This record gives sequence, C-alpha cells and structure tokens, in this order.
Amino acid sequence: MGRRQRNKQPAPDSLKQKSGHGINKGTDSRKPRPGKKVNGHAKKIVQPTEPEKISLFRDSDGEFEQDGLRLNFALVDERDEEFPDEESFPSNDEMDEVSDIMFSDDDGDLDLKYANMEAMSSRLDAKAQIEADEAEAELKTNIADKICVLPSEIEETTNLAPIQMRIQEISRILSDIKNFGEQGRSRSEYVLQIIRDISVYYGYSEFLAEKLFNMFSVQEAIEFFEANEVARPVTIRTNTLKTRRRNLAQALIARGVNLDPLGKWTKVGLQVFDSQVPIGATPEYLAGHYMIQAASSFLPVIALAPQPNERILDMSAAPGGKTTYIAALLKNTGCVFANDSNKDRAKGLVANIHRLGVRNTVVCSYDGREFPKVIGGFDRVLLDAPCSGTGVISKDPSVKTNKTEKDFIDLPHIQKQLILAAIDSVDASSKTGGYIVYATCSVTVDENEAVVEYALKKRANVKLVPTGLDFGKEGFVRFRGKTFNSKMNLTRRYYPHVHNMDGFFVAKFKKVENTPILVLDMNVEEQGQFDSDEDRKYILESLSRLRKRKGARA
Ligand SMILES: C[S@@+](CC[C@H](N)C(=O)[O-])C[C@H]1O[C@@H](n2cnc3c(N)ncnc32)[C@H](O)[C@@H]1O
Repeated sequence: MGRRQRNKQPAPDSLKQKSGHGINKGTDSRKPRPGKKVNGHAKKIVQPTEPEKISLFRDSDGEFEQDGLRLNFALVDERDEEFPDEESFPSNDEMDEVSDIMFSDDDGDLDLKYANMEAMSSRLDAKAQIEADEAEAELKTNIADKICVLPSEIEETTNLAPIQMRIQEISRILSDIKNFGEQGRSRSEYVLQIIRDISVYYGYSEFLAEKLFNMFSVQEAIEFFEANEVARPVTIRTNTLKTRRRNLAQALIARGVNLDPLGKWTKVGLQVFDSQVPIGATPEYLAGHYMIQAASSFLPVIALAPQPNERILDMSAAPGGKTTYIAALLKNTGCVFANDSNKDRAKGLVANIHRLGVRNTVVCSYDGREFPKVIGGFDRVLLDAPCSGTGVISKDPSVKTNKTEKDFIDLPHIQKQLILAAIDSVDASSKTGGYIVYATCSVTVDENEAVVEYALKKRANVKLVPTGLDFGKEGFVRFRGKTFNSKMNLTRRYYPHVHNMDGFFVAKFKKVENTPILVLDMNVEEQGQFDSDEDRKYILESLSRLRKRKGARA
C-alpha cells in the first residue's frame, strides 16, 4: 500500500489535518516552484503532499466526468510501482522531500532511484538544514528585531518562511491592535500587508486574496486559505437504484477499500480513506453501484427533496452527480429534465445516467435562460449554477490566479438571469412541490446572497424557506455595509475549514404564485448592478399579465 493511502482525513465537521507546509506548522523554508515570481502576485508554494493521482476528470464541484472511457480514478500513487514492497517504503517525510526536489529549479534533472534514495535523502537533510539556518538568520534580521516589518523589506526573498512569520505576526497584531500595534501604524496598513503576504505565500492574485480575506475574521481567513491547501476527503454516493449502502460498503471492504459512513446527515454517503484498488474502476463502480461525488454536492439535492412522480428540472446538470441523485430519490419515477448548455459535458452526463441505471431522465442542451420557453411547469428546479469555483480551490488551484474582477461581474450576471428562469419554470400550484434550489460551489457573496437578493427583488412570488439541511453556517444578512433580505439567514454556507468539504452555498425558495408579482423597486437595479433586455422582457410580460388579471388592457 502506498504512503499516499495512509493520508487519512477526518470526517466533516472535524477538520484537523493541515498541510505539511501549513502556517500552523512552524517555519517554512521551502523554495517556490520553478518559474513563479516571488515578489509578484502569483507565486505558488510547493505542495509538500501532492494531491492524489486522479486520472478521471474531476468536475469543478467535485463530480467526475466520465464518458465511459476515463474510468481509471486511482487512489494508488504512481510511485507505488517503483516501490512495490511495503516494507521498503521511504517514510512520509522522505517522500515529501523527494517531491520537493523533483519540483525544484536546480535539482530538476536528478535521477531518483530506489538505490540512491538514501544518499539523496542525506543530501536533502543537509539542504533542509542549510535552508532552515538561513531562514532563522533572516528571521532574526527581519522580524525578531522589528517584530513586524512594514513596509515590505522581505519581499525579494525566495524564502517563504519570513512571509509566513509575518502573516502570523500581523494576525496577532490585528487581534488587538491597540496593545500589539506599532505607534503610528494604522489597521489598514497591516491589513494591506497581510493581504499581500497571503497572496504571495498561498499563490493567489492580490485581487482574489483580498476578496476572500474580506469574508472572514483575520484568523478565520488564514484557516480558510490553509484549508484550501489540503485535499478534501474522497467520498462516494451509494446509488440506491442498484444497491444499499451496507451492501456496497461490504463489497468494497472485501476489495481492500478502507471506508466509513460519511456522516449522520447522509444515509448514502461513504468516505474512502484508502484503497488497494482504483476506486473509479471497481466492478461495483462499473456496475453503477456508486458515484464518486464530493460531500458538498449532496447538499443541494437533499435541500431540493424530490418527491416520487414529480417533474424536475436540473438546469445545469453535467456531469450529473446531482441529476443521478435526484433520479435515485425519485426511485426512477416521475421525470427529470437534465439540461446543460455545454454539449460535450452533456455526454458525460449521458454516460453516468446509463451507468447508474437511471431511466426517468431526459438529457437536453439548452441555454438555461431559455427556460421556461423550452418547457415549464416543473414541480421543482435545481439550479447548480456555473460559478467561479472559489469553494473548490483545493481541487482546482488555477482559480487562485485566473479569476479577475470581471469574472465577479459576468458570473453574477448570468447567475441572476438563470435564477429568474429557474423560478419562472416552476409551477407554484404543484401539489407536492413548487420549490427552487439555487446552489454554487463558490463562497463569494456576489455569487450567492447578492443573486438570491436579486431574485427576491425581481420575483416577489417567491420566498426563502429553510433548506432542510441541519448543518452549515447561515447566509449573510449583512455584509460589508450591505443589508440583504432578513430571511437570508435561511440560506446555508459551507466552508473547507469549518466542514471539511468544498465551499458551497445553498438557498431554497418556495414559489407562492405563478404570476410574478413584481416589486418595481427602482433601487433593485442599483443594488443588483444589473439590467438586461432579457430581464426587461420578463418585466414587461409579467406586467402585461398582471394588468390582464386586473381586467385592464395590456
Ligand atoms: C457547477 S456545474 C454543474 C454540476 C452538475 N450540477 C453536477 O452536479 O454534476 C455548472 C454547469 O453549468 C453549465 N452551464 C454554464 N452556463 C450555462 C447556461 N447558460 N445554461 C445551462 N447550463 C450552463 C456548465 O456547462 C456546467 O456544466
């Protein structure tokens, strides 16, 4: 069994594991990866433990795209082939150092062999010692003497340790600036510096570092950034159309999979700690007995609470983790319309539907904004919206640097259009339903509370209702000077550092009347910072309907 497999993670709600280079783990004297700027904004730190080698494509919110060919999700580290004998494995620390050296500039061409492992290990020890000594000396000069160095004098270094120390130090100062702050230094100076340091240390653009930093207290922000450096647990969802969780667990345990129930909140989830077989290619996987699915991705479906025989729209469905869960809860009754505007991704959706034995689902590929013109009158609609992915940075670190200010204008814009289409596609007079669930795998307020607020302002025929999820943090009723609907606390937020699952947001609406009752609040446009022809058309249509209802001429 490979060392990677010993890397167990705790169950949700008990996040304890930190990455080896973590800020809470003492000094970090590692060098950044080749080709990254240190005193710029986008330097990346070396990950001491690489994520699991996963050959199956992982969707941004934790699903795995599967087109029938890419089935080889492997928990087994590729290096295992080099070290077939468990007894002769190097230790975790040794392997971390080996992975460092493999990524470092000057040692990139080293030919690592089992035979020269010991020599290399000694060399690494010596190198680590030199770096630690250098770091200590640097700290003495830069930090110990002055406690907190402002403005940045340590920026030019390639050594992250001083930056890490300064993050800790500023965090301490900001916890009680009156007592710990230097005279003449304002809070904003410290805040500016810590954001720059976070951006350098964790490898974020300064823009995103600031945006995410502003969502939390200083200490919690650091916990959030830290948690994004750690892979979330591998979780699977039992497909109850084909098996029961107990039977699935027994079958997988017999194959050498070490697993446990995911948590009290789900009867179908299992957490995989390690496995002697590739979890994406077991006979049970191929037979559709389970879906590899992030824990957070269960939540919107639990909130949607589909009832047998209902007609349900999954507006942005690929690759189908949630669609197939909906179908399972419907026990293959009723009808699911699984839509995704991206035709290529819809292929993975079709493959998953077949593998899992789903027989009540129609796959289509429209722009979600075209609903309900395509078809409407649904009992429930799930909108798992396209988003920036700030909740899934541990899976997709490219988010750290590739999201710009424009993304946080464009994405909320389309999310707002999609949410109105989702609301308008639901039949308020459904005997069993009349619900809409809005979800994203992002933690930003722009993509969550602000979108929900917009929907509430534009469609007074919906109201927020409890999600039915018995854990999760409340959505923001107030955020940085903005006040949202007083019921926003019914929405739920999930964080990697709190729940040990991907960052996620879930809101549930009940539609109370089919005709949109419009609140023509002129402030809405300003608050939402959004207006569009599409939206105007909806307003005019509903106004016309409203007038007709009142007997006036449209
Ligand atoms: C978060 S992913 C959905 C994940 C999916 N619900 C699941 O559980 O597997 C968002 C999806 O929205 C799709 N999408 C983006 N813009 C869309 C639009 N205008 N209409 C419908 N789908 C859209 C993307 O192709 C992407 O597959």
